[in-house]
Amino acid sequence: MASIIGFVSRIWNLYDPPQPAKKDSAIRIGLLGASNIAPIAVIRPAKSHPEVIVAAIAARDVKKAEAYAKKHGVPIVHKSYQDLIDDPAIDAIYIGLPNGLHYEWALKSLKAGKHILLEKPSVSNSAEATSLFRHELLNQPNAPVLLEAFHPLFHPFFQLYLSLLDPPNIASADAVLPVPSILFGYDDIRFIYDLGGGALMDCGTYCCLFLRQMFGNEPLECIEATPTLLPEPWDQKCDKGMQAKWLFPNGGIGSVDCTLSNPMLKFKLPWCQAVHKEKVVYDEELSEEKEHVVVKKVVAYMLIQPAVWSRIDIVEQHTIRTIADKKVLKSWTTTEYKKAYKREDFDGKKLGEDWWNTYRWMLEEFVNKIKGREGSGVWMPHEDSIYQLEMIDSGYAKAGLPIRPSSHLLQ
Ligand SMILES: NC(=O)C1=CN([C@@H]2O[C@H](COP(=O)(O)OP(=O)(O)OC[C@H]3O[C@@H](n4cnc5c(N)ncnc54)[C@H](OP(=O)(O)O)[C@@H]3O)[C@@H](O)[C@H]2O)C=CC1
Ligand SMILES: O=C1OC[C@@H](O)[C@H](O)[C@H]1O
Repeated sequence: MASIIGFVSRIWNLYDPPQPAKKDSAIRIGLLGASNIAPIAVIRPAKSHPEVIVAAIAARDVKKAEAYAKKHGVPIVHKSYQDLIDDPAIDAIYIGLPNGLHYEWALKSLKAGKHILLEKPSVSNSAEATSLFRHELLNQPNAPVLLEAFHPLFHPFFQLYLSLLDPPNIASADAVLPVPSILFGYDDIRFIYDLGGGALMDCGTYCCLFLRQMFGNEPLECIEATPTLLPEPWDQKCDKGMQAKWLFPNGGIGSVDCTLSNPMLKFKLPWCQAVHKEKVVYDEELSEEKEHVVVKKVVAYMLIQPAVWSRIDIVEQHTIRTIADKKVLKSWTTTEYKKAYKREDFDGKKLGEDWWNTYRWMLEEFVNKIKGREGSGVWMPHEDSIYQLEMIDSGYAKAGLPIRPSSHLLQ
């Protein structure tokens, strides 16, 4: 009963969040593009944050920007992206543009001294990522805050999941992200190569992040990559799905299975799992010629959007066997379930609310960083954003597809 009440109350608050008064010191965010994602990722989360005001928007078509501003209660409409960036009343820019435009507008925002919340994947390839995230302007005193918007990272569920893993002893890990085909037509930005499209770029980037975080390390190489392409005559450089494997330094294999075309009738939840290497455990009841071994598997359902419902299963496969010939004498499985909707469920810290979703947690930390506060300690460092694109580039190279093209500003 308590879990049903919690479920309903989380949904209720997510869609109609409490709206505290804004502080005078609130950060004023400007939106680049009248994007589909901004209402979910920024506009609604900002409502419950006393230190964030979504103050302005610019779209390529000013009429579209005006209609969007009216619908979402954004007070200022600028005539162009550059006008918004140049507005001295704006502190931070949210870049919810197609991936292929992220580098250009992040660079321009950085040069204008604005803080930046940059949608994932941060840019189109590792050359752009290196150029942006190691930019000299980021090393100045009081440099702007630049954050790749990897929202799942900031939710306590993700932190709990990581705390249950033993990274050096992971033998294999899987990250599976099936996006229903009904969401995006083949004319969507996600399928346009010149705009940094592709499944590995889009939903695959989360899978890469999950594997990197699970192993706590960078992959050595991509060892297999099989793309599923769009049907002809659509762009044959864009993957609508990708299955790929990477070798990690501990010898473990990380697998990605992502698609933007999951058939509606084959609905699947996003999930991740880490399977640990076999471990011999002390068992006082065993004679010298026998051993007790355990293989621990930790599965997370809904790592990407855990706020409404999510669950971690800790499955331990126990085996009693002979040491000499590994003959199995007895085996059994135990399963334990865990959840974390509040930070308190993870480490006892009284931070946030149980109905905060990943975007709200991320906004909290973005503001904390700008204000110079310690916050929860969760962050996406600049070097991580570079590693992300290196992993994605290696996947495309192995798949025999071209790396996504660089901005005209880098060529
Ligand atoms: N964090 C998350 O959960 C999610 C993140 N994303 C990321 O956010 C970004 C935007 O995604 P989404 O909101 O779905 O995208 P949209 O299709 O809504 O496009 C975003 C904006 O990009 C501009 N745009 C669209 N098409 C083109 C084009 N052909 N050429 C140039 N500009 C174009 C438009 O700006 P204008 O309004 O000025 O015309 C549009 O408003 C992507 O990087 C995506 O990966 C997306 C979904 C979820
Ligand atoms: O959260 C997401 O799920 C669907 C994707 O296509 C989208 O871009 C991504 O960010």
